[in-house]
Amino acid sequence: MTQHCDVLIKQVKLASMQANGKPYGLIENASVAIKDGKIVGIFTENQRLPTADHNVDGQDQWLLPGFIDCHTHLVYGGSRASEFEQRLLGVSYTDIAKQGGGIRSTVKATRAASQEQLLQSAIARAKRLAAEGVTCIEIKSGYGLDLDTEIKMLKVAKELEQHLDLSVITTYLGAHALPPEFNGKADDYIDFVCNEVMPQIAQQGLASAVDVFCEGIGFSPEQCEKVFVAAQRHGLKIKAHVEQLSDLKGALLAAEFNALSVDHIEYLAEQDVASLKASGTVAVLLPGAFYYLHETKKPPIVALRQHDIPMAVATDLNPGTSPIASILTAMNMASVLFALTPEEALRGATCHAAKALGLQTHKGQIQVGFDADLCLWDIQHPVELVCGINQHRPLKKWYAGRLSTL
Ligand SMILES: O=C(O)CC[C@@H]1NC(=O)NC1=O
Ligand SMILES: [Fe+3]
Repeated sequence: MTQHCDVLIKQVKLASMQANGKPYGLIENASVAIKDGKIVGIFTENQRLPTADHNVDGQDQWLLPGFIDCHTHLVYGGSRASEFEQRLLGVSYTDIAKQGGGIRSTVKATRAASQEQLLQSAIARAKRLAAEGVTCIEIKSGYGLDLDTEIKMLKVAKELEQHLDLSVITTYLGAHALPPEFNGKADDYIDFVCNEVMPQIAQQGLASAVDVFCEGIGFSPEQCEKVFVAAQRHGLKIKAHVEQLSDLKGALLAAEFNALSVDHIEYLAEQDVASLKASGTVAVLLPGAFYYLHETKKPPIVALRQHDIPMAVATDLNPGTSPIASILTAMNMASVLFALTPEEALRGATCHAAKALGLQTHKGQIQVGFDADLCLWDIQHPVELVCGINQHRPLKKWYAGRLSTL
């Protein structure tokens, strides 16, 4: 048992997100000991407390794990505000993409932007997430599509860790859209992704996973399967944007490859949900894109619950379909639009988000041995973090055991 620690946060209510049979993993009248960036002890009343270099009076407030935004595209150049107006005038997202707008528009701007320009705009967006208690962010490439820009994006993403109190997990999303230089040659582009870019990214350690856009305006299941096979060859984990706008059975394919997550899944068929159980795949819900695209088809939440599939919630922060730099808003939308309970929404941005990134052994819970990424909130109950919008900021935030400037 710990005798002395770096930080002791005393007299708090823990929404630990542990699977301890209590709502939110509740542990009352608790104290949490931190040493060398890790949680080394959780004490309840009447237990002897360790001494500490820094004692924090939690004043019986709520302590939660730092939030994890497990799906973002927050490194990008340019703006898509004009498309927002076009869509309001009735032009569909798909039509805009077919006219060369959408992702391709951001590809052009991102290729033209310098690494420093991309870094400064990404810092501003990531700061907004961090201010709401986010301590870990997944960031995808996918707005370069050529070798140099994909590498530029992933380097910018990782460099955020030098500027902010955040862990960044990077994902190679080469199969996001067909670049203009491969017009009409989608299969050749997939070969380029698998044989030219992915080997470089794997060799340079620039990403821990790959992702694909399996969709009519993206890539076919057959093309995505080639990317998954190449990912396995390079020891990269697999994630997939699937069933966002139609049902191409992308989720079934991703589950066959033991994907970490399947993301969007508005059009996932109820009868296909069971396939996610065996593979341990997390369902990542992205209500921001559902909201911005005026989508009406909701993910099969009841079936996901029935099969006990972990549901994560993320912002999908991107310039086109989800320009939302707010994990609290994403959780509110998941509840209001998809009927997730507040506990499901909060688990979706903590322990289930950690699992969607393969980090469930050390992030996303207040648990001995886990990273000391924590937020103290002045709330009467965790529901308050989900029921309103722009109502709360953490009182205190610890990242890797160090008190963080918000
Ligand atoms: O429109 C964009 O810039 C990205 C959209 C984003 N990417 C994807 O595969 N699905 C999405 O909603
Ligand atoms: Fe996305």
